[in-house]
Amino acid sequence: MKFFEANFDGLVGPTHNYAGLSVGNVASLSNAKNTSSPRQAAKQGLSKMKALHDLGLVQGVLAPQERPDTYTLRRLGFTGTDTQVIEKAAKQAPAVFKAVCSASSMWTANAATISPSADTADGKIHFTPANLTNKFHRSLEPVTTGKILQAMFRSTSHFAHHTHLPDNDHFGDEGAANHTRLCSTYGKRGVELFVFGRYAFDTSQPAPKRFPARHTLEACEAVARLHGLNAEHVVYMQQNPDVIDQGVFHNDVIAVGNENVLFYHQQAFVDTASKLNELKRKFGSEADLHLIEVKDTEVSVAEAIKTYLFNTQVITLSSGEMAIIAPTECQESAAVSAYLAELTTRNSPIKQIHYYDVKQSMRNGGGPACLRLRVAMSEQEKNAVNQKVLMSDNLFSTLNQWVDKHYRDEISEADLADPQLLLESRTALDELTQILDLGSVYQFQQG
Ligand SMILES: NCCC[C@H](NC(=O)CCC(=O)O)C(=O)O
Repeated sequence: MKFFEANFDGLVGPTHNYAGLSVGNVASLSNAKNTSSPRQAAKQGLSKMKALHDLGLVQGVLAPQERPDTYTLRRLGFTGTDTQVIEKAAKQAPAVFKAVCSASSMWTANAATISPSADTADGKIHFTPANLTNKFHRSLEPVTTGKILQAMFRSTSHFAHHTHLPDNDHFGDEGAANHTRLCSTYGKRGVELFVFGRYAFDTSQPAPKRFPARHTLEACEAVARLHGLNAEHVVYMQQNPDVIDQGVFHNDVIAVGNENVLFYHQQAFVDTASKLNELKRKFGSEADLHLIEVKDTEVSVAEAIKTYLFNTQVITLSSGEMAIIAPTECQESAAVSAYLAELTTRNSPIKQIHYYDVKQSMRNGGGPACLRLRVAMSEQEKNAVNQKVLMSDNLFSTLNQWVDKHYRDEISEADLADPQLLLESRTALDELTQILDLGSVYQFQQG
């Protein structure tokens, strides 16, 4: 049977804006208050999805969430009509209001952790939405994420959905951004590499001092248990606290893997040598494991954060060669573009580099890899997916027209409090649920 890896990219929502909500994420803070373009952001994302589809990959779309989140504002004591709730919150609690307007569900690498059927005890693909407890604006995502994932992966004979972990920092879970699956080929059992930032229950262990470690070891262990993974095929690695303190808020800012390739920076992890030995042992000898370590002298951590060299997608093409999908920021850096060009000449499967412009997302700290959720699957499992969410020439043009019809060209901070924006978003999302055949996944559709 044919197995492959599908990417499900977040469709950027109609309220995409720069609110400086993510302490520890350099781009988010430095672009706070800049004007955004939701229309351009959504179109940049769609172009990347279409490009991967055209490269022969299976590409899907993950719907955005309803914002401003008036339901959360009501839970926080704002009353009246939706317009009154928005006006009161924007005036009385502007920081809270900005948080409930974020389109952050676009970064679907944080939507969930997925284990493919080859790795799980019951032979199903397992999904656990990430609780994203560390940032208030992101903690509003998991319930709707779960509903959207269930509307995309409906078949109970192929897919198993779990509830997100308890909403507490002890179980802080940022999803697939801190999870990499290494395997000889997609259909074979792989090694699932979980990366965490700190130990929740043992404060004597190393932890960052300046910026938060969003993801805990205990969260990783819980997801591995839920998914029925075999301990002999799981590795837990701690992120280097010093790089978190420099702005590496997720592991996918400093490492990325695909099949038998792990591409990472020298400073990415704690206890690197012994942990990579464990990884090699658990990976086995069915294929060569390529551990591509980028040295400080080749690309500094600061340059990696600026260009998102590691927030690239490493994909396998039908020829068997691998390609790196990189943001144009990598192309614009002399050091990084030279590194990548040289990388394709080495003895590794990576032979092509493709650059795409996702600047609207990059300004909030989200590169190509943040925008996608990976699901390794078989042809049979793909046939069980809601087919309406899969990218095609048709869906690409339908969604571009949908964006043109509903999205604003620009949004500034003041625009977020315009009650009209909520109506525009609901109208757009209502139409989208029909395009993608999702059913009533949004609260406003519950009547
Ligand atoms: N994987 C990339 C996630 C980026 C995301 N940025 C944000 O939420 C910034 C939103 C803002 O500042 O408006 C985050 O930090 O979790």
